[in-house]
Amino acid sequence: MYGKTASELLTKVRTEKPLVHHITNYVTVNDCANITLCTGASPVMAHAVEEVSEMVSYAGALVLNIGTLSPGQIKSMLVAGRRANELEIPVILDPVGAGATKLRTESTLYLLSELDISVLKGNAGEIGVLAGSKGKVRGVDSESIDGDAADIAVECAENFETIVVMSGATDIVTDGNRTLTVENGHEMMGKLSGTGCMAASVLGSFAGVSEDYMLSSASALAAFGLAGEKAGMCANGPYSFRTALFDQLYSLKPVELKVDAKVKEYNGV
Ligand SMILES: Nc1ncnc2c1ncn2[C@@H]1O[C@H](COP(=O)(O)OP(=O)(O)O)[C@@H](O)[C@H]1O
Ligand SMILES: Cc1ncsc1CCOP(=O)(O)O
Ligand SMILES: [Mg+2]
Repeated sequence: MYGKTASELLTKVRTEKPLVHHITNYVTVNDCANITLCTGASPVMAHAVEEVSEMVSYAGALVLNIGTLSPGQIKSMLVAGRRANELEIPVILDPVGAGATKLRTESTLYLLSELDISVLKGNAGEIGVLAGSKGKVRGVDSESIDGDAADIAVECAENFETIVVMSGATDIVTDGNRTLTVENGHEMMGKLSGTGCMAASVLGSFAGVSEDYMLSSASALAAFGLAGEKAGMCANGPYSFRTALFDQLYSLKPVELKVDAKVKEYNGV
């Protein structure tokens, strides 16, 4: 069932080519633009406060990523997010490094309080922090969580009344009531900077063609993870893996998701 949905949504992304407006960091911005293209959508990176409201109005999804945030960029995120909410355009928030500094944690909480966030996507440590001091980060990397991953993700979803994606070896997708797991992926994805940011771009591409952000998120993660599995079979290290990841997502056939998407309902055991 989930494979069929993922296959259908990937076909929709390739057909509709939604514009995915990113306000993001300067470390992975180019990777995010290109992974969006390889998914089949169309990226635009625009952060000037004078244009974001106009730009987001043409988008199918807005991706906010605080990886190299500044007060000015947070203002732009607020303006773009408010316009996206008015137009019912989905907003994906990647709270990169939440918990590492007061600025990052407070900026994330501010955006969550001011905007209707459709999907909050972070690594385990970031989501643990946002669930209420149940996680630790080191810079932008997840260090540890204090408890069951799914329980923490559910708690975070309940706290903020949004869909939460907790990324990792197994991705967890939950709205606080229903929880899905996605087991597609390759360990090399955890050893490359930018895979979390790129996951948010793929989440935005799929959210741009669906109104069910639980299913669009699980489908996006399955597609990205399956590309990672295929890249892992032909890479010699992190940087050749990165190139292969783009190529494999670009070449991914929707029918492959029908067969190989590893999405399951999670019922706590
Ligand atoms: N050990 C792993 N095995 C499979 N997939 C992984 C692994 N680690 C990370 N991933 C995948 O890589 C992407 C980034 O996840 P993660 O490393 O948790 O985020 P971040 O880069 O923000 O810390 C996600 O799509 C996730 O599914
Ligand atoms: C290293 C770094 N520093 C600020 S943003 C960034 C990239 C983070 O990318 P990801 O969250 O995908 O690992
Ligand atoms: Mg990240």
